[in-house]
Amino acid sequence: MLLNKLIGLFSNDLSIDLGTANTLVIAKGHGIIINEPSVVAVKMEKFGQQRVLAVGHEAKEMVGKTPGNIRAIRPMRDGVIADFDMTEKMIRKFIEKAHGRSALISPRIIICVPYGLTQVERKAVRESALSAGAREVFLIEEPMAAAIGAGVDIREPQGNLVVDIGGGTTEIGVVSLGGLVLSKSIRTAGDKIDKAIIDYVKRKYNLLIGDRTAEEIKIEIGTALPLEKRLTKVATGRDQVEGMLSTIELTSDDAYEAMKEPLKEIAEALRDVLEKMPPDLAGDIVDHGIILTGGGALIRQLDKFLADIIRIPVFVADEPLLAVAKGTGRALEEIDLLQELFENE
Ligand SMILES: Nc1ncnc2c1ncn2[C@@H]1O[C@H](COP(=O)(O)OP(=O)(O)OP(=O)(O)O)[C@@H](O)[C@H]1O
Repeated sequence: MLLNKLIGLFSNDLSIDLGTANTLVIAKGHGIIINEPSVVAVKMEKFGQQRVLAVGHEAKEMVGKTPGNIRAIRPMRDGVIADFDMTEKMIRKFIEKAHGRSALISPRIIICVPYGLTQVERKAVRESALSAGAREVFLIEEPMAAAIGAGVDIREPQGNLVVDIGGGTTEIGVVSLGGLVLSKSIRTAGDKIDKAIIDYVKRKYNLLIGDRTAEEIKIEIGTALPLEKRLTKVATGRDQVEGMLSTIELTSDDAYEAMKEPLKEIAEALRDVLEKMPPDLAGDIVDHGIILTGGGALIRQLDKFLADIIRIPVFVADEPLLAVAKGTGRALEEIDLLQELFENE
């Protein structure tokens, strides 16, 4: 223990929130040092080789705009690792960026992974961090990190229900006494909402819009309930009938219609978890309410929409996009105390 502490003084321990949409890296004592999209841009070379050109912001800028031999890849999709090789390369690049060559001793790294990852995927994540120079790697699951980040004392004998709506997955977790008592992960989250917007605009206006435009519509005018003061946004796409570029004005009523189905799926998953709740913890949840984290928590009126359905108060965490990263960061500060919570074979 003492030796560990001594070593800790000389190494830059890191924690990584490996999200399907965004990756955040926290350095012990320095807070968030990287907050970038989980995107890798690769160049196709001879003999099918792929060379990584950029990761993060720089790579996301290339999405949908890349020439034939450059591809922008989101290696983690729907809360699973869609491309092992690229996920490894992305983790390596982010660690190199964060760690540099400054520290005397290689870091311990806590990585927060989606709850639904298989053992094989977990192993791949762990090994990429080890091969990028980690001394030791610990994995923590998203609902647990989200709860810590939302300010929950996970070691208390009291149930807390956290709903983390990210890019690829919505993870619902009931946390008590340092463990996940109950959890559910569904692949309905930000990406699927974007897709529902694309489908709606295609169906109603015969206009084909891209992923980025759909995400902007969701963020700028998206809502879970009709708004009193309507919002509008101009969107450009390709007219499906004439094949020409065309522009339309969408309203928040359009966004509400488009997003209705996926949001209903999230509410149903939540209801499912509540139905399975051990009775002793149910009282805690009714008393304390439900906490929303993740980027999806920022959808207008989502707290009210969910509270109306489940009849329990729903709260949005402070800075919901940062909750998981803050949770992994806090775990990093207390790494010696919380080690038993982490997976470290
Ligand atoms: N203001 C906003 N309103 C609605 N959605 C938003 C807003 N800001 C970000 N998002 C969405 O939140 C999602 C990203 O959230 P977050 O960073 O929590 O996910 P992640 O942790 O990378 O993904 P996952 O939890 O699936 O691994 C994206 O789909 C993004 O479009």
